[in-house]
Formats: sequence, structure tokens, C-alpha cells
Amino acid sequence: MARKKIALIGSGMIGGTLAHLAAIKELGDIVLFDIAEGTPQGKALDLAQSGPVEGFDVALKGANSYEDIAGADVCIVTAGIPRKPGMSRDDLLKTNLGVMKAVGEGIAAHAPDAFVICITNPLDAMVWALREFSGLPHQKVVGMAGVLDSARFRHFLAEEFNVSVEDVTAFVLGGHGDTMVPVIEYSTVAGIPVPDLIKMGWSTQERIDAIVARTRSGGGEIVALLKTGSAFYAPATSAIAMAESYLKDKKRLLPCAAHLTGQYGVDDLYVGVPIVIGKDGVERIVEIELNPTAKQNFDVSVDAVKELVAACKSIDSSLA
Ligand SMILES: NC(=O)C1=CN([C@@H]2O[C@H](COP(=O)(O)OP(=O)(O)OC[C@H]3O[C@@H](n4cnc5c(N)ncnc54)[C@H](O)[C@@H]3O)[C@@H](O)[C@H]2O)C=CC1
Ligand SMILES: O=C([O-])CC(=O)C(=O)O
Repeated sequence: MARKKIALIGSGMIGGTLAHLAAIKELGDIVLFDIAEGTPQGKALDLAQSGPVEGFDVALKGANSYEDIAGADVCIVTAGIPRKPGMSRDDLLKTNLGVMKAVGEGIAAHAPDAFVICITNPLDAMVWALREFSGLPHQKVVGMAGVLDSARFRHFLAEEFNVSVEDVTAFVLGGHGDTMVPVIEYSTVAGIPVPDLIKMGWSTQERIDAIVARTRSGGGEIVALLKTGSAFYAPATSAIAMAESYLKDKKRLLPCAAHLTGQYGVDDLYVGVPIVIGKDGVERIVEIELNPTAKQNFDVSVDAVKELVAACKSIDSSLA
């Protein structure tokens, strides 16, 4: 069976980590693409030289031409700039919108059948714009944020309850900004919802509220610590889980930014919701019932995404 092909558009901190993970998991042959000359080639060669030790058999290539992504089964997009301390994700919009245009056109020309996972921030607006620029079917273009935000929430909850992260499930929905919505009713330890655990005396509402707040600002906490850029290990792992679900038709149910057409009362917008990812891309959008507070928070988050999409349209009239 021929190997799958994975194109990583952007070969910076997340791109390099994606390549490492995809190689170790032998998900397919890997092309690292970037506009910076030498970076993708250097990372591809370095990673290839780890193959004999690690024992993976995949081809790794660095490229500065979109022709090299031809026929990719999966494209993961991290091209653009990350934020630095003092910036919000939204400050990246103008620069990264221009990058999405180039990337969308490159994917449309050379890998139109790919499943595309966007990571570039501000995530929900960028995945919307990337889909518009590429013209690919909506179910083949998704954004990575919810898996990461939920993983952060799961990590903090596991620490709080002193249980294995494996047994903690969580959903963070909405846009990938400060208004994201960690939903505690759907967050559990081995199926026991967090509100029940509070009643059982495992924690208090105040402590869980603090964890929710820390999750919401989880990206900023890391930016403040790193000072030179943003998180890359957990974001890369999260996108690989999505790619793997597509490539292996695993049909995992994951929170991701997906194109909504009326679900949750939202139309023609990418927002984080639970979806099933399989061989056809987004195979199902799962509409869970939100309590009035969660729904109100979700709507606030949706409004924030709407504003960013409106800003994209005013910057690039071809999107209007
Ligand atoms: N969705 C999410 O949950 C997360 C999103 N991010 C975002 O991911 C993006 C990438 O982050 P990092 O990898 O840390 O940044 P980075 O700066 O290490 O890498 C970005 C790469 O994109 C390249 N690039 C710039 N313009 C390009 C173009 N037109 N075509 C191809 N490549 C281009 C740069 O040369 C650089 O190598 C940022 O926008 C960041 O905010 C980061 C963490 C989580
Ligand atoms: O905070 C940032 O700029 C990067 C990001 O989206 C995250 O780590 O959640």
C-alpha cells in the first residue's frame, strides 16, 4: 500500500514538531514547506537522520515551492506569525490573513483533495478565510483549537482531582480566544460529570472556576513564559490526533473549529464544536444541549468570531 503524504505548510516551531510526531507515528511521507529558505530543508534532514535511531521509515523533504505538496492527503497549516507577550491573537489577523491567501491558493492548485487542518491564529477567522481562499469543500477544512483547549482543561482537572489524565474528558467549545467556553457539565472523570464531583466534595465551585479561567488564558500563560513565541508541543499533538482520525478513518469525536450552517444557531462561520472526523473529513457535527449560561457564553464567543470575520472582509474585499 502506498504511503500517505502529509504536507506541513509552515515549518516553524509547530511545523517542526508536527513533522517529528508524524514521522514517529509513521503517518506518511512528509513535506515541510515554508517561505524561509533552508529552514524546511534543514528540519527535514535533521528529522530524517533521527529515523535510523527511532526506527521510522518515512521520506522527509523540505520545500519552498508549492509544487512539492502535490497530491498531499493532509495539509496542516501553521504558516504565519505567532504572538509575543503583550499581544492578543487578534493582533495577528492582518498579517496572517495575507498568508492564508497565499496558502489557500497553493493548496487549491496542488492539493485540492487534501484534508486541511488550520492552526494559524486568530484560528476561527483564519480557517474561515483559508476555506474561502482555497475553495475546498467545507467538510475538508477544519481548525485546530478545541482539542488543545480541552487538553489544557483535562490537564488542570486531572491535577485538581489527582487522577490520571487518561480518565478525564472535557469539552472546550466556541472560538479560540479569551471567550472560549469550557463546558463543565460535559467534562468528566471516567464519566462522572464535574458538577457531581463538586457535590461529592472532590473540589469546590471556586476552584473549578479558577481552572476554567486558567484554561481560557492557557495560551497567554505560555506566551508570557516563553517570551519569544507561543505553545507548540500540545498544539502539534492536537493537530496530529485530528490528522490521524482522518487518515485511519478512526471517527474520533473531537472539539474542532467546523463550518456551521445553522447548528447552534450559527450560519456560515467556523466555531469550535464537537465533530466526528473520518475518511470523508467532517462526517458529523454534534449539537449538544448547552445550559443557559453555557449557551450565553457560547453566543458571546461566536460574536467575537463574527467580528474577526467582518474584519477579514473589510481588509480583503474578495472575501466580502
Ligand atoms: N490554533 C491554535 O490552537 C494555536 C495556534 N498557533 C498559531 O500557529 C501559528 C504558527 O505558530 P509557530 O509555529 O509557533 O510559529 P513560527 O513563527 O515558529 O512558524 C511559522 C512559520 O510560518 C512561516 N511562514 C510565514 N509566512 C509564510 C507563508 N506565506 N508561507 C509559508 N510559510 C510562511 C514562517 O517562515 C515560520 O517558519 C501562529 O499563528 C500561532 O499563533 C499557535 C499555538 C496554538
Ligand atoms: O496563545 C497563543 O498565541 C497560541 C495559542 O493559540 C495557544 O497556545 O492557545
